[in-house]
Amino acid sequence: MKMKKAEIYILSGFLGSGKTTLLKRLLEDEQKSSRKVAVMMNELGKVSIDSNAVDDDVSLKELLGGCICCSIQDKLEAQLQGLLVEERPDVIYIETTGAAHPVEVLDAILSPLFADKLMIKGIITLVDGTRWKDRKLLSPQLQQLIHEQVRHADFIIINKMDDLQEKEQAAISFEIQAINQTARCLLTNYSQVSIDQLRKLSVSFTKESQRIDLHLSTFVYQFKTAINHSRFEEFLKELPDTIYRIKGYIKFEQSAHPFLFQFSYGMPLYMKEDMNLPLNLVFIGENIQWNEIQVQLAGLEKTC
Ligand SMILES: Nc1nc2c(ncn2[C@@H]2O[C@H](COP(=O)(O)OP(=O)(O)OP(=O)(O)O)[C@@H](O)[C@H]2O)c(=O)[nH]1
Repeated sequence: MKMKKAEIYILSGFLGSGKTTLLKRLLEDEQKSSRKVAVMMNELGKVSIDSNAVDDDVSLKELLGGCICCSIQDKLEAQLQGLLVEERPDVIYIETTGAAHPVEVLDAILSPLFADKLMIKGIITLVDGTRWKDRKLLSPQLQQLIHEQVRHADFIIINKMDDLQEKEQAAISFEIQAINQTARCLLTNYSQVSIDQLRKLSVSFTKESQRIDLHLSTFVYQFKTAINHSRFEEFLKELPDTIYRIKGYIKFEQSAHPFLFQFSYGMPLYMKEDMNLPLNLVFIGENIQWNEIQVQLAGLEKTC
C-alpha cells in the first residue's frame, strides 16, 4: 500500500525568537482538526502528540537538547523513519534550535530512504524584533546566521512587536522584505499565527514550484537503472551552484555494487554500499527549476 506523504513544517529562528510559543499555538489549532500530529525537536527526536497531550508542556520541554544540524544524522534518520512507519502522522512540526542553518536542517531531515514519503511544506522563520534591531551587537557569524534564516524562509514572522515603537516596526519590516521579497511576512506578538495562515503559505509555495522553486526546495529522483559514471560526472559539473546538497543511492554500469553518493557544495563523494536500496537521489537547492534537472537525470538512464 502506498503511504500518504507526511507534511513537514520547519520552525526556524534565533534563540528566544518565539518558536516554542508558535509551536504551542499550532498544536492548539491542530487539536481542533483530526490530523495526527508529531513534533520533532532537535536530535533527541520525536514525540507523537495525541490531541489530549497538547497541553502537556513537559513532554515538549524534555526534548530540548543539542542541535539537529550538528547531531548524528543517522540517529535522526532512524527516528524520523520510525515515526513515519509506526505513527504515520499527517503532519510533523520540526522545531530547530536557534543556531541551526536552514540548509543544514533540510539536509538532516532528508534521507534518500524516505524522502519520497515527506512533503516539505516550508520553512517558517521567527525574528525577534528587538534582536533584529540590535543585531549589530552580535558576532558577524550570528548576524550572518539570522540573515540566512530570513533569506531562506517561506514565511517570516516578525515577533515581539510589543517591545518596539511603530517607526521601528516599519523599519524592520522594510529591511527584512529587502532580504526576502517572496516570503509572506507578518508582524505580530507572541507568535500569533494560525495554521490556516500557514496552509495558505503552502498553497502559494506549491503553485510557484510548478515553475521554479523559490527559496530552498527539495527534489527526489528515483533511478530505475544503472547509469554511466562519466556522464553522471558531466551532469554534476553543469549543475547550478545553488544546488547545495545531493545524497542518495546510485548504481553505475561499470560496477557490481551500488554506492552511497554525497555531494556538498560541489564536492562529490562515493561510498560502496552492500545492500540494494531504492536508488533515490535527494536534492536541496535554491531557486531551481527541478523539471529541467529531472529531464537531465532521465537522459542519464537512456543508453546511447
Ligand atoms: N514581549 C514578548 N515576549 C514574547 C513574545 N513572544 C514570545 N515571547 C517570550 O519570549 C521568550 C522566548 O520565547 P520562546 O517561544 O520560548 O522562543 P524560542 O524561539 O522557542 O526559544 P529557544 O527555544 O531558546 O530558541 C518566552 O519567555 C516567551 O514568552 C512577544 O511577542 N513579546
